Amino acid sequence: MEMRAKEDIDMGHDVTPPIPPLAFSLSDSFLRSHCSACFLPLNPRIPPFLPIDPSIVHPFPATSTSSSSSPSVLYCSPECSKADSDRHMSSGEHHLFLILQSEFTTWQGDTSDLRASLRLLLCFEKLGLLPRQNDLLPNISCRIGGLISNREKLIGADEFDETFSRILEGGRLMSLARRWRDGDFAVEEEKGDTLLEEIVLCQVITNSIEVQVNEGRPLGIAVYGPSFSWINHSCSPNACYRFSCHGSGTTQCSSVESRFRIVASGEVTRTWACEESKLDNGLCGYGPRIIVRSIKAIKKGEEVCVTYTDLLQPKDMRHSELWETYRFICKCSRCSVFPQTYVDCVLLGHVALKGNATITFNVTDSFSNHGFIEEETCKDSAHCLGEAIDEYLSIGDPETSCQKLENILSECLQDDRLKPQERPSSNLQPLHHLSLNAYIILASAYKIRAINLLAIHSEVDYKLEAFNMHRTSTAYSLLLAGAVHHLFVPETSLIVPAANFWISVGESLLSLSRSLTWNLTVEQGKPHSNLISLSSYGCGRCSLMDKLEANLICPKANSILGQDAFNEISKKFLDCISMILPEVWPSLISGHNYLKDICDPVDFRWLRTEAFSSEHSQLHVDCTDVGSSCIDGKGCVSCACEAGRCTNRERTTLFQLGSHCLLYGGYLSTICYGCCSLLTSYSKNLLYNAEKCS
Ligand SMILES: C[S@@+](CC[C@H](N)C(=O)[O-])C[C@H]1O[C@@H](n2cnc3c(N)ncnc32)[C@H](O)[C@@H]1O
Repeated sequence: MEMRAKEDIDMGHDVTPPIPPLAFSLSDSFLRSHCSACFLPLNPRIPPFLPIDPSIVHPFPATSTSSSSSPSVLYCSPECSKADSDRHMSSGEHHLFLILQSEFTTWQGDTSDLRASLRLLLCFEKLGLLPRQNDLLPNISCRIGGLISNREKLIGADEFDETFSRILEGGRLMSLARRWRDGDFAVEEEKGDTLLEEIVLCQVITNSIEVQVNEGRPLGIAVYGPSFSWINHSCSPNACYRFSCHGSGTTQCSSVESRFRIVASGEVTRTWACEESKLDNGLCGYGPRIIVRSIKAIKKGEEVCVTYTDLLQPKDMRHSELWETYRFICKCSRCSVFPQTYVDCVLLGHVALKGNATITFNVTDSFSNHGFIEEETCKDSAHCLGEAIDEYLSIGDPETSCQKLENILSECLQDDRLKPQERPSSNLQPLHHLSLNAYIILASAYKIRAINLLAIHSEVDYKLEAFNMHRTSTAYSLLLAGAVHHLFVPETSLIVPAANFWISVGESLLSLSRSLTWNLTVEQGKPHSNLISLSSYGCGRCSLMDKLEANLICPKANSILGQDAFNEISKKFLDCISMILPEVWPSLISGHNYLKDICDPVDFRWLRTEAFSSEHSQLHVDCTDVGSSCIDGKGCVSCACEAGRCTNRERTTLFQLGSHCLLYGGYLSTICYGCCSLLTSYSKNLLYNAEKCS
């Protein structure tokens, strides 16, 4: 099955109303911090509420919840407890917790898929959709509730496979929990088949998605009816989704789409006997609802796809992840093109350096016709960088990790300057997917180091050192946003990470420009500028600021949505920040081994090979046009100093660059998530709080 557009749909439009879940569950690690009914954080000042069931003595009384290490579900309010308790008890979830504490299993790891499966089974039970056990065997690949299970593919033939044993053990535990729920506590003898439980567990593995409330960390998983679950994957998707949670304090956006603009297509199997509308009403009147939104213009009849994986990974990694979880090989437009797309080549580091005067790069035998370096060449450094990233993620020492990562990155950049015949067999381009991961880590590690330093020391020298770390962190955020933007231009489905990274660097730039440490650095005799606000420092170069600001302030101003507006705005944004950057980039990167070799964090044309050069040349202004002149060609507003000379000016320029990034990131986030999403509001708040503070 698949979903197709019922009509022409422009980019940045909801294509479904909010769809309620059939089943959902928090990850184990959030059971004590978040409400299991609305997924919102528990108030630490109010004791949480427990499931209500007078007939069962609960093993975790409210008073001991904070000290107990045993998992259970908790609620933020009596209303949430009332809404969800019955589902918790009658699905067998409560009994599963008891079994997991007993000696009847050695289950390792998270239990959210088991708990969601029990809840999904209950949903099917209540809707009368469950086939009888005897009917299952001859029809093992049947759909229940319209949802594919993929059990045969997931279980495969290898009994030593981890997925195989997890499904078998999961099915057994679910079956046991359901029997305990029914008062049958006999555990020794295996009773009946666990096929039904295995099928439903496979349905959850195949159809569930991670719930990211407020576009933050995944809190748990949810399963939706066919209107969402029939949407297939593409590595160049034309849609994305967001969640809306109804809890106390959550306001519903006024511009909610009320109808489905997508429709099911494909052969509906014989066993699919439930009306879609019946399921889409779901059984949960609460929990995270999902809304699908177009991120590209979609033609009537075109298939609507979302991504099931991280699109900033190269093709092989995406494929192995998709195979691991879903057992299919993606043949979407991005994956099936030969040779691979420019973006996939860049993510693998398979693109020749070009255009830098120090580099003469002939297309030799080691290159394919399209100028890609052979795969082996970047293996060594990639391996080292991968290890350093893993080390940071597991041990997490920011200082050592910064050193290690930067050493590896700068060695690779030095290698790139050599002639091909002089190069060692290692080569990691600045836009390699591992380099992107390294920038994420470096931006965060430098920030943490600055915070740690200020927490321990208050002397001026330490403040200045922390300030410089903040600068470096901002530089890495900028490099990351610029690098992802370079990939986003030819592959617009990367809009979601692009929105996040632009907002993140905007936040960092604004916070840097507002830092009190400027008071320690400002030159003697020059007045200190406090007038950092949008209104005082509007951009003299582009009219974008007003346009994008209007978009953030007035959600209905969707005149700037649509493909043409998007192209124009993206081009103007890049042109304008390319003018601003030369004023601040040198100070952000000063003294850094790796960063000092990156001459421009948003212009990566030097990566391009002949094969791609014409394809992606529209968006950048020519580097040689960008001098070190001021953004608007005038002197500093506050102290009338010479252009580009004083710290006040640098500070103002950082602010201006930050507000451009935030407004553009907010604009992209409006396309992906709508005007009421948290990410959009977040960028708005950052801008206006900055005004208040200044
Ligand atoms: C959430 S379901 C999507 C709807 C599914 N096609 C159906 O008929 O119910 C996920 C499953 O659909 C199939 N699928 C999704 N995207 C695919 C793709 N791009 N190529 C091949 N199979 C895909 C895989 O079997 C996957 O496990």
